[in-house]
Amino acid sequence: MPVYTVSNVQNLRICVVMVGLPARGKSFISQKIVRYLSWLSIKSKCFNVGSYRRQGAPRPSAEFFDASNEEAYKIREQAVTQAVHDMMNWFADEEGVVAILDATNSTRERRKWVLKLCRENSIEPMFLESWCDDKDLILRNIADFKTSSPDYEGVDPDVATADFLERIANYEQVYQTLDAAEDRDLTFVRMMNIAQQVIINKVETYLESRIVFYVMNLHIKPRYIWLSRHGESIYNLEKKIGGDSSLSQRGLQYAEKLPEFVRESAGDRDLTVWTSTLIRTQETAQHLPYKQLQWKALDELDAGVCDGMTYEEIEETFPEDFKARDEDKYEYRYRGGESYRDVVIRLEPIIMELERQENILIITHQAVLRCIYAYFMNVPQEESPWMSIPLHTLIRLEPRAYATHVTKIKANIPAVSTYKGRGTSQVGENEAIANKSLDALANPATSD
Ligand SMILES: O=P(O)(O)OC[C@H]1O[C@@](CO)(OP(=O)(O)O)[C@@H](O)[C@@H]1O
Repeated sequence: MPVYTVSNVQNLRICVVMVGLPARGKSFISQKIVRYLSWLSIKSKCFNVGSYRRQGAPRPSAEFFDASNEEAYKIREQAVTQAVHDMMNWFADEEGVVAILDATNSTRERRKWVLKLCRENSIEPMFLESWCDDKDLILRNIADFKTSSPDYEGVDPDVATADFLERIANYEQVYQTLDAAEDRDLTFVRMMNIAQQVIINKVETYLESRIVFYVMNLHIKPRYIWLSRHGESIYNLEKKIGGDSSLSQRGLQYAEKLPEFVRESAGDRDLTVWTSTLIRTQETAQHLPYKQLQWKALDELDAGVCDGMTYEEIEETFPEDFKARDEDKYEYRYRGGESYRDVVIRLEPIIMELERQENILIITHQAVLRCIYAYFMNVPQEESPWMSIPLHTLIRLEPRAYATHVTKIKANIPAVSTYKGRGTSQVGENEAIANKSLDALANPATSD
């Protein structure tokens, strides 16, 4: 049975056309949108014109971006033409739903050209301008850019900054901002200094408004997100899934150690603790000296009729279901319960709120943590339900402009393994392999 999502119900295809001077966080916003939509199973892709341009001019200096440099102008035009061409093919051949055209698109003439191509191909263009006059913000973006962009690889940082400022000045000469009067017929969003002030014009579809709402919740203040499963539970010891049992002795030890453990990682930062409504997460959080909130949406994946059984019992009682789950764990929905896809959908408000917040510690469950981790680390859907998230381990995420940094800290308190690999009903088997893949995913190169 096809799974209906917002996108295929409306049969809508959107091109988000970024607009903004260099160092205004366009790539950051583009990549966040792609990651968010992909996590929600909405097929999306970013077309970054800079990487096309680098194929024709690998290491250009600031003069390259001077509008009167005809030779360079040609290369830049070729780059955007190729990017748009590939984007149209992607819509047509791969059933793409949301494409992001990540470029400065700084003149009205260029935007008109993109608009025309979109209209000819029945694609809805939505212009998204990131406008910024906050000097600190711009300087922070420049610092990020020069350390992460291939344009400045190996270049002295001061030389890179001076060159980049000159590049911006070149763009400023021709830049035309989106204008409520002149551009009133376009669908557009104009964000000023991230989301300090936002102008929304003619945003009409549900999917467009979801994208707008998401970007309005983004911030780039430094912060951490800590993730932990509850301490080892009685059910974990008995190899049973689901339920609402208390912690084991070792689980209680983890709960006692957690305040010190968190303090070592968080210092004296104030943070808020989010737990599920289940006893095992509440008991784990009981000694933490921070504000605590319970979220029903953080409850463990509902195993329906299998709740309270061991994997061996499930294999015996529902052999076909057991096999079906191994074959497609993301889509498999327990009889009377949930699938991983269902969990992702109910976690969406949690992700939205997490984007708004600063320092948060989430104490929740194996399946839920896999879904949250997958969002931050861009883990492909089919892999995420097979990740190993061990008990008694604190994961610290540090979202940065172009990567999420991960630190895993193990508490020195033993716990059973609850990891069930493919093709077995025995917990603990193949966990080492899954652990390795989690470490590989923690490599920033695979995240945004
Ligand atoms: O999707 P799988 O790999 O079965 O993992 C989810 C299972 O993890 C468990 C432990 O086995 O979570 P929890 O840590 O909250 O107890 C089960 O309750 C839950 O059904």
